[in-house]
Amino acid sequence: MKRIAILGSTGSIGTQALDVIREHPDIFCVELLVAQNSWELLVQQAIEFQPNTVIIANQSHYQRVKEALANHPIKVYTGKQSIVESVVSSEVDMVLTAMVGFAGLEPTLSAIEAGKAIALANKETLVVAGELVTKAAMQKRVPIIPVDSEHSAIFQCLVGERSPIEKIILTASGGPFRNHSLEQLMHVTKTDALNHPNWCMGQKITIDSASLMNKGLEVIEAKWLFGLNPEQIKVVIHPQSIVHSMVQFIDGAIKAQMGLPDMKLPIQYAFTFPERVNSGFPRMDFSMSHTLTFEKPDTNRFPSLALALESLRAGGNMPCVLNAANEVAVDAFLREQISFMAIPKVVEGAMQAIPFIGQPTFADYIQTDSETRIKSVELINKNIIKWRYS
Ligand SMILES: NC(=O)C1=CN([C@@H]2O[C@H](COP(=O)(O)OP(=O)(O)OC[C@H]3O[C@@H](n4cnc5c(N)ncnc54)[C@H](OP(=O)(O)O)[C@@H]3O)[C@@H](O)[C@H]2O)C=CC1
Ligand SMILES: CC(=O)[C@@H](O)[C@H](O)COP(=O)(O)O
Ligand SMILES: [Mn+2]
Repeated sequence: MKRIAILGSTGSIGTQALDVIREHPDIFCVELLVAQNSWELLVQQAIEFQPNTVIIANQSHYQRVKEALANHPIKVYTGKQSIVESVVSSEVDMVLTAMVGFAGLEPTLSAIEAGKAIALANKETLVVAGELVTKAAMQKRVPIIPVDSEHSAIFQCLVGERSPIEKIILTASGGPFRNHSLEQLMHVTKTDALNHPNWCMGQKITIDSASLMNKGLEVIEAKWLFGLNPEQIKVVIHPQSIVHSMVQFIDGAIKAQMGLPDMKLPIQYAFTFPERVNSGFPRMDFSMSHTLTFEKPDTNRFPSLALALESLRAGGNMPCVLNAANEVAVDAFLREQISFMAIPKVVEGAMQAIPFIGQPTFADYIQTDSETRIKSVELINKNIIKWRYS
């Protein structure tokens, strides 16, 4: 029985992970559930899966969760520190990091330090501190199994291969604005941006997909997961999201992992690796006619992708700056403060303003993240007339 901790159990990845566990009660059980605000759903999940512990990170919901679970043998905690402390429990075999954003970094590091296998959905962890996290995982001999669909695809293509690879090809759907002109992009709304053509995901990643920042973050994530140079990572637009990514080997052969867009497969694979188990997930039917197309990304219309690649080339704390500024900007866009095309402006401004650190420590990342957030808010306030949402 694999005992799983789910950080972010009430979100898109978290709820799909529980769907996977529900289908396989003979091989998985839930040890820990963590959420931020959705306390009623957390309580419902706790009653169904009977974990050892639940954590509601937002303290203002703690009493309600505690009372609702009073008749169950479940420990209830609150606050950020309790997440960091609970993932190290001897009862936990694997930690699924499905919180969104920078908040995922500290618990992931804590789980690695405690020798827990990681199923990694929270890409921001590797974007911010890829070197630190992968070094810690190597020292502790902890596997980091990717959940992100592209990285799971690459991981699946690499199983059984021993020779070096030439490059990887990350596919991007292109998002809802793939064919928009720059002029049209200036006027898109929050509702337009949240309308992803192929995937149903949390709000933050959906906005990142629309700006292609998601693909930029995934390039950085891939660098650290697979130990690649930036030149070995290519991005191609593939609007159907059927080819989840590809690997090209040194002899020129290309392997792809394919399937209908459904995150339950990469989640389940991360849980069962190196085995595969049965699933009822929808199957691709090749007897039906399908058209698979590929095209080049356009960084003029989607500058966030170029900024992410620039931060990767700069290294040090620059991807951390990129990530924090993007989190602030996406949040401002979702609150309808700034326009869609102002998101990369905030990120670019922060990357120019925050001092570069070549070899950041964990404390430097914390400092960079908080300085960047302050700077990004300042930039938004200063340019609010120019950047406002209309
Ligand atoms: N959704 C997808 O298909 C994919 C997602 N990912 C990555 O997985 C991660 C999660 O994405 P997704 O599921 O879409 O996001 P959601 O917004 O749907 O869910 C986020 C989850 O994290 C919880 N959470 C947020 N902040 C905190 C915090 N500070 N402390 C504790 N819990 C917190 C939320 O709790 P609550 O809801 O209770 O507030 C929720 O359970 C992201 O990093 C994303 O990039 C990667 C590939 C695909
Ligand atoms: C499902 C998943 O892994 C997402 O990260 C997905 O890739 C988003 O789609 P885009 O290709 O549009 O960024
Ligand atoms: Mn992805």
